[in-house]
Amino acid sequence: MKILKIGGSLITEKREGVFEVAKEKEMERIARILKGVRDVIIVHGVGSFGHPHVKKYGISDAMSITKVHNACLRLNVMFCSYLEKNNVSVFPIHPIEFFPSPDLKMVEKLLKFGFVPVFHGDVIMEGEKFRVISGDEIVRMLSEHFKPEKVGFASDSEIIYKGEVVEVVNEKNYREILKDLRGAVGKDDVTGGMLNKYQEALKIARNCEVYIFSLENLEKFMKDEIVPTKIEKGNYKL
Ligand SMILES: Nc1ncnc2c1ncn2[C@@H]1O[C@H](COP(=O)(O)OP(=O)(O)OP(=O)(O)O)[C@@H](O)[C@H]1O
Ligand SMILES: C=C(C)CCOP(=O)(O)O
Repeated sequence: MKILKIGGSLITEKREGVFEVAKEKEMERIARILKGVRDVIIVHGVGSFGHPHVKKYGISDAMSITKVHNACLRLNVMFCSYLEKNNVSVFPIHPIEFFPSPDLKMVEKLLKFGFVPVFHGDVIMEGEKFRVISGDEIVRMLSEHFKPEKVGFASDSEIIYKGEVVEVVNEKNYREILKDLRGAVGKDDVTGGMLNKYQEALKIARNCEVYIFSLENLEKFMKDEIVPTKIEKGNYKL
């Protein structure tokens, strides 16, 4: 099976100061590529349906958490509707309810039943406090349990190093790329942009191949073709 993260930069207008603008044409395009898919877990980012809310309201009281979480839900409903229209048996799983006592056996059963579980970036309760959880972190946690054949992060960019698209990351070059990476540029972002994605991807790549790519390569990734940026399986130390 595969785990696929659809970045918030793809399905929303993720620009500084922009609240809740969805990119419905892209959602439709993604859903058409994923038509009828099974044996996959989808996780989506929230882009302008979460990051600007956290920046504006914080997450230190109940009302602010409600605002952030409900914005994530609005995007989830929209994205899942496009998937449903394209014959994907979506089963939305909301991290605010699922964590911190995740029932992964239930997710296994859902997959066996033919559902496609759909997680998303959210706020979750941890101890006495709430914190933001990124879709990228959820992908890493799920990968540890489900041991997928491969993991893909679709976003608005491959990994760029010194102005060039990185084709392959391996044990030789991963450290120099890591030094060069930044968070999200020109966007409201509270989860670390490409830098955090790359760190999570390297952890996952200790067990399987990982790909970070733009929308143009989603179809190829789903057909098991090699697309840039490929992160080879390796013993990455962070
Ligand atoms: N070296 C780099 N290569 C590619 N992107 C980079 C690099 N350094 C920083 N970035 C930034 O990281 C962004 C991608 O991270 P971002 O968190 O926005 O993706 P996403 O997963 O689609 O969003 P979300 O977290 O909402 O799901 C790029 O648009 C770019 O601004
Ligand atoms: C900002 C919130 C609430 C979640 C962030 O998830 P991401 O868009 O996957 O980074």
